[in-house]
Amino acid sequence: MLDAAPQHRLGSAAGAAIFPLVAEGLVVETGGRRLVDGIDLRLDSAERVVILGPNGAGKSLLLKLLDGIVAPSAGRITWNGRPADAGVRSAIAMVFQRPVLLRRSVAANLEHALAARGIVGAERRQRVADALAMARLAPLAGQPARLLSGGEQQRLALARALALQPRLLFLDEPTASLDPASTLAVEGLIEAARHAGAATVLVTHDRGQARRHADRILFMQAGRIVEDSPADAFFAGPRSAAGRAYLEGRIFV
Ligand SMILES: Nc1ncnc2c1ncn2[C@@H]1O[C@H](COP(=O)(O)OP(=O)(O)OP(=O)(O)O)[C@@H](O)[C@H]1O
Repeated sequence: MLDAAPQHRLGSAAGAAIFPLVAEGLVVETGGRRLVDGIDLRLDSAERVVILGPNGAGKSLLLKLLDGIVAPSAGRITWNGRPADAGVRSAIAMVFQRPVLLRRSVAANLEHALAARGIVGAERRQRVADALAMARLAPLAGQPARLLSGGEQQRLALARALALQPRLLFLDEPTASLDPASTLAVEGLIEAARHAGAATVLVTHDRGQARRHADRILFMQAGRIVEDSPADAFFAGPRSAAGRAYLEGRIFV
């Protein structure tokens, strides 16, 4: 059971259409190593994608490429047929395993992120109030963010991403260091993003979480997507030997 977060007025970004996201021939090469080795991918609106794969497979790097934090050595990414621009950047958000928060109050972290996107005044106050309520952080609004527990910090990171009303939310192991209750709280916020119309791309090693949050599984191995399957089909029996080994907890060589 997911701990469903209250919905409030969470909406999804207006503005430019960003889907389909199309990646072609993505490569990341450094020091003679191919960390991402020729990835083609198409993502449509409201998809629920989970990326699985062993440590070092390139899952985080793929998210960072799609989010624009890392530039590919080769290949290209287009959003509804055009390269990433300000409209695209304002429609996507990323949440990391370790929350990256400002050394300011909880509320100031939300206010700053919204101001950076040009959202000010009454609209900003409303979104901050909604985000605090949704993440159940309103009583901690004035606290320094660095004093929050790990679970609270991750709820704040999610609330900050949701306040931006993204159409596409990237999540890189957002619950990797959280206890079960905090994990469910974060999953509730992911669910809230989806109810608001966001597509999600989630990297996780938690198979239960993958089942709860995927319609589609991308299974990565050695910088490649070796399997791209409907979630039900993947969990019923991966097509790839590497996927089978991963699900069975075996080491694939
Ligand atoms: N900025 C970088 N410079 C050099 N190598 C990097 C960089 N970022 C990642 N790598 C390497 O690329 C490979 C893939 O890393 P990545 O973090 O994408 O793996 P992952 O699948 O997310 O693994 P995990 O499940 O352990 O988080 C690893 O071998 C890693 O050491």
